[in-house]
Amino acid sequence: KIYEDVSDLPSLEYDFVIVGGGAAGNVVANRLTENPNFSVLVLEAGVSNEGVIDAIVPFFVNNLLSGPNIYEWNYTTTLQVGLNNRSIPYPRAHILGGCTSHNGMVYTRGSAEDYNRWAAVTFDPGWSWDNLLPYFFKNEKWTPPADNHDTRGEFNPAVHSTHGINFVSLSGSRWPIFENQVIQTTRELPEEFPFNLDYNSGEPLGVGWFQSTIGGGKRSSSATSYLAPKFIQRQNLHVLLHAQVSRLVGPQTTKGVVTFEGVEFLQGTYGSLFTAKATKEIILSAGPIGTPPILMNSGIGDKNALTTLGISSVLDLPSVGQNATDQPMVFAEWSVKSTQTIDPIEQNATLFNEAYAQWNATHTGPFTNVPVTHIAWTRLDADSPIFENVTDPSAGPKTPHIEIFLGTGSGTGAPTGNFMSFGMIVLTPTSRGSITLQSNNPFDPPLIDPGLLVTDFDLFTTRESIKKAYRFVEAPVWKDYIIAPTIDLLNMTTDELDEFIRNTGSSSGHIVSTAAMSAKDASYGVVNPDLLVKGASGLSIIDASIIPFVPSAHTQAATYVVAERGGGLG
Ligand SMILES: Cc1cc2nc3c(=O)[nH]c(=O)nc-3n(C[C@H](O)[C@H](O)[C@H](O)COP(=O)(O)OP(=O)(O)OC[C@H]3O[C@@H](n4cnc5c(N)ncnc54)[C@H](O)[C@@H]3O)c2cc1C
Repeated sequence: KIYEDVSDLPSLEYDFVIVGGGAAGNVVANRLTENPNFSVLVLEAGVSNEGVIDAIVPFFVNNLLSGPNIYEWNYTTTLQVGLNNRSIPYPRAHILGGCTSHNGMVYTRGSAEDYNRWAAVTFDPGWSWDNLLPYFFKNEKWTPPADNHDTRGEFNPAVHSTHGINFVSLSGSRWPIFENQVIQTTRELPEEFPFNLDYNSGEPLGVGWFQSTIGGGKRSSSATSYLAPKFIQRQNLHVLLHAQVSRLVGPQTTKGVVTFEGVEFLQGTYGSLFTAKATKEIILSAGPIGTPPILMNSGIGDKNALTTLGISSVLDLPSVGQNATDQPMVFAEWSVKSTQTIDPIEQNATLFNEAYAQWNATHTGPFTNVPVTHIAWTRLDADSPIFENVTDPSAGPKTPHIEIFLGTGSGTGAPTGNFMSFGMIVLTPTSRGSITLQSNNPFDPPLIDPGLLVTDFDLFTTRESIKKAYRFVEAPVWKDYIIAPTIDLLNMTTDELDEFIRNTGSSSGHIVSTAAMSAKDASYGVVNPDLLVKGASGLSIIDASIIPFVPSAHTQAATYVVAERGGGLG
């Protein structure tokens, strides 16, 4: 059951207390309550996702992200050196489902090598690609696209599952002219941009059809799927909204191992503090921004930094909040001759209302998707000059450094004209940032430093990603399609291009590793491969913060797989 008020909860003591009802938290709650003997409470700071139209209609994806609102934590970053000292908005969802309720719904797993590296650094083969595949399958429910088009040749059924919980599909509305342009490019430039039938096979390199967490024309989030009516009616599953956890309470140290009794949280409009006790385990799933502050406010983190803030140290784990890894993103846009783009719908209220009416009536049409049709995954050249000074940060030769997502329509909301826009992401950044506390008040927002574009490698790779995007449209097929780039990035000097990157670069939202997993006896890291906090008992972290290396992908599938496996490890 989902509760809005703490006074309606049947109890303040459960076997498991999960902090955060986001991508990971709801998966863990679902899996634990498959056992009717376990009672589970999820404490979610945000609001209900029920009826939030901007979190349901895929096409409305940017609405929640484009300004302060109650569905967001409304964070901004610290001044980013790599972004010409800008502080940028840093969206994180404050709604059941967490960032799966507002993200871009892109479904990408990364490379097999990415996960094999996790297994290698943790000495736990359970984190390898082969061993995680069953958990990807537990998560994924492959489903026909909203328009029921013939999907043969657009994906490989052998690497997908129709038996999981979270819907994944190909696009439910078509842009045939643009799609043909892209597919023709893979024929004209097969060396650099070969066609890949399915980039979720573990070998992503190449250009493949766009897959997203959409089912029946609607967003599929961890809230709509893992807390669907058939699950939420379980007697042992309780979710409390508007419940912001401040810290762990009741620390006790026995033979050098720390345990906690429960968690303290603020609930409801009266702003009262309550305690929920966990008899078996406390599971932190507050995400890569939310989890480190809870640890630090509980005395778990760098001892010196906590002491300076007046917080008594309980467990000295200097890696808490460190190693933050985010993937920087830039955009390029071209005006095009084709009128078959999303722009007319965005520019003309009548067309917009028609599309919305179609979605409302049948959950079909252009609003069933984001206007991206394909993704290109590509590597820097092996003899690239950057490798003279930098060791290749990718997990292996079958792992991309760069993603280019290919979309029809203006990315900047141009009032007239037709466009296409590409988004370029550095998948293997070497820059690192941090999540730290600004005070010992747990309700103060943390200091968020994603460390975007700090290193030469990340800047270089962003430049290369732009050059690659321009090489893509040098294929002959684009000659009669493109009118001109909105900003001519190709003919800029390196300095000018760097200025463009630093002035427009942003976060892709893929921050991970702020409470990273490491081998059991490693001198760094926050959790062991079984996701229990080092030096503690009955306390685990299951969310994107434990990911030891960012996968060469968007991060929800990786987070889901962490949660599917983690939910069964306890
Ligand atoms: C703008 C954006 C776009 C993205 N697009 C994509 C995409 O298209 N594809 C993709 O694969 N990935 C995408 N991602 C990334 C993906 O959504 C995240 O990696 C994933 O959701 C992380 O899951 P999580 O469970 O770790 O954290 P979250 O999903 O953030 O969940 C954490 C939950 O904990 C709650 N919480 C936090 N602090 C507290 C507290 N103190 N007390 C109680 N509750 C708390 C939050 O409100 C939230 O509900 C995107 C992310 C962002 C921000």
